Amino acid sequence: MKVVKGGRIYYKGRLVNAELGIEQGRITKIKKTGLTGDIVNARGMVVLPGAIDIHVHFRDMDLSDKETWETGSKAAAAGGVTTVIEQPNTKPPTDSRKTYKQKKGKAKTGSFVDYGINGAVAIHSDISGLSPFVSGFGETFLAGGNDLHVRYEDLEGLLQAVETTKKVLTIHAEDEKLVEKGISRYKNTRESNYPKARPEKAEEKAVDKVIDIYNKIERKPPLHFCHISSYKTLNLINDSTVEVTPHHLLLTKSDLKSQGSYVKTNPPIRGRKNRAMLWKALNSGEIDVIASDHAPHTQNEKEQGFWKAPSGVPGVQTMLPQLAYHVKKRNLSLKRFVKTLCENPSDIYGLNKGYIKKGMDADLIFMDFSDITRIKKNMLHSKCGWTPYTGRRAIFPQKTMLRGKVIYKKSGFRDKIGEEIEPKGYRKSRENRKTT
Ligand SMILES: NC(=O)N[C@@H](CC(=O)O)C(=O)O
Ligand SMILES: [Zn+2]
Ligand SMILES: [Zn+2]
Repeated sequence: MKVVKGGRIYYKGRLVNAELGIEQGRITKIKKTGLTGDIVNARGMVVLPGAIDIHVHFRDMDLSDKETWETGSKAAAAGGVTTVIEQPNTKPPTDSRKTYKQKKGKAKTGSFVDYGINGAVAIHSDISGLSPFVSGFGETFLAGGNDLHVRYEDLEGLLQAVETTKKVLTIHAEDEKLVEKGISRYKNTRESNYPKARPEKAEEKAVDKVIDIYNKIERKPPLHFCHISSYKTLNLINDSTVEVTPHHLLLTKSDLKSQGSYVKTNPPIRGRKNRAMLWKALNSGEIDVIASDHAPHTQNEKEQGFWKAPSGVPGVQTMLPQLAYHVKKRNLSLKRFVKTLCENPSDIYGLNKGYIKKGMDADLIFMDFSDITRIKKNMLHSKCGWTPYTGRRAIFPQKTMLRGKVIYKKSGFRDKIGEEIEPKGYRKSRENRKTT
């Protein structure tokens, strides 16, 4: 038995002095003291569940100049993320068994962390063929997405097809028509107009439409809204889960001025007041999940000029560490931190992870909250090689453990043991949302 000793463990919503016994990759004992076995030293450290980042784009295959499973999952492990859910807008897209298997081949040999692969929701997707393999369906691109673009007219049928699989369906909610209108109006004007080109209204309208369609159908799959950017949109969502990204919590429109295309992302980063309202919502429990939407693009692509450059920012390595700094600063409770990064993501995908509890996978991060560092480019493992957060304060894990094995220490990476998760079905119960 491995024994995690000397640390303060996050257990049932608070930190306690306790020891963890780990056998066959799972937590089998939790005791105040007295466990014996191979010691994993946690002296002076806070032990938390590893984060489950349910929204990453690890690219690879024909997009391996941007990211690969190896580089993306190293970034994850170094940032305290022990499980990722990878999105289907790759080349080729994950829309059939064949392309799923192709991606799985890359993940199987390349991943340092555990992973799920999501299937594409598009009119041509083989939803029933993908169903036995994928963790969930989406993100569903209501705006953009090229071949994976979905029109409202087709959404009802797709929702019903996904319902039969009993898996969650996730939505990228922006209204295509309003976005097209906005882009044609603002294209090639100054970069700070990007949020106007893809306005809050576009997000609100898409969410409204989706909820309308969803309410009309009888048998409904669990529904999850990706990367909601506007606090006004949050108030429209009651029966589905909501995700917000670190970039919408940490950046504002003024970063568009200073960093230009590097912080161009969809939906866009909004203003200061909106960001403050997102933090308020986070603290009051209206946001279920924080996920990175880790969307790496090369510097060359980002240097093409603002309106030509692709949208997306990397974030899988810097998400948890920056939020940990906000926990230290008391801007966020440890409870909300663990709920949104570990517990709720686990409940949405039905995983044996995200909690420090007997029987759960021993996916743990060891944190020293006094070790504050400033983010530098040379710390990053993503292949894209840049971050919008240079110079910002963060608390990185001292070590990261996956199913009882240390996969990352500050001195470097260990075993590459990432495996595909086996989702056991949605078990998220509705949290009370304010309806103001
Ligand atoms: N967020 C983005 O701006 N881009 C993402 C796709 C997406 O999540 O919409 C990407 O894959 O690059
Ligand atoms: Zn998206
Ligand atoms: Zn995405």
